[in-house]
Amino acid sequence: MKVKVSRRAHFNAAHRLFRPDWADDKNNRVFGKCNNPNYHGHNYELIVSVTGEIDQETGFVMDMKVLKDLIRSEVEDALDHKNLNLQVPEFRELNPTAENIAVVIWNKLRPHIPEDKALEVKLYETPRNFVTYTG
Ligand SMILES: Nc1nc2c(c(=O)[nH]1)N=C([C@H](O)[C@H](O)COP(=O)(O)OP(=O)(O)OP(=O)(O)O)CN2
Ligand SMILES: [Zn+2]
Repeated sequence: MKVKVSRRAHFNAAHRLFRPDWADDKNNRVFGKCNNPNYHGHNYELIVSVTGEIDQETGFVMDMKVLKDLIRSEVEDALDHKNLNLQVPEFRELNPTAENIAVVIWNKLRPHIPEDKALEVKLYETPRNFVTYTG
């Protein structure tokens, strides 16, 4: 019997969606206002879910306190109040779209989650735009 446990977190970050190898008019056409050269910000909402068997001794799939601390150290400390393009090494050559941010977060967390558990990252970039990555 598998159960999914989830922890919600949030971070604020600035970004700019563009490709340096494209001309300005192409970046503007494809990325629109998200290509603002002075950047813009989002209040990202993150839901991290871990699915697995319930441990019969503890009753936990995974200790939520452990998951909370992991999200803080791996995600919030790395991304909160940062300019993703300028300050986060993973986005030096990777466009910080919601899709790419979700994959980066999943890759940061995966090594710390027990191998027999599944990991899902759901990232809301705005209250209406969200992406999901499961590896
Ligand atoms: N596939 C993707 N498309 C877009 C992404 C993305 O990361 N992946 N990002 C953006 C913008 O950065 C931003 O997320 C969208 O802003 P906006 O259009 O203002 O979104 P809202 O939900 O706030 O729009 P409303 O008009 O208020 O509904 C664009 N596309
Ligand atoms: Zn944006």
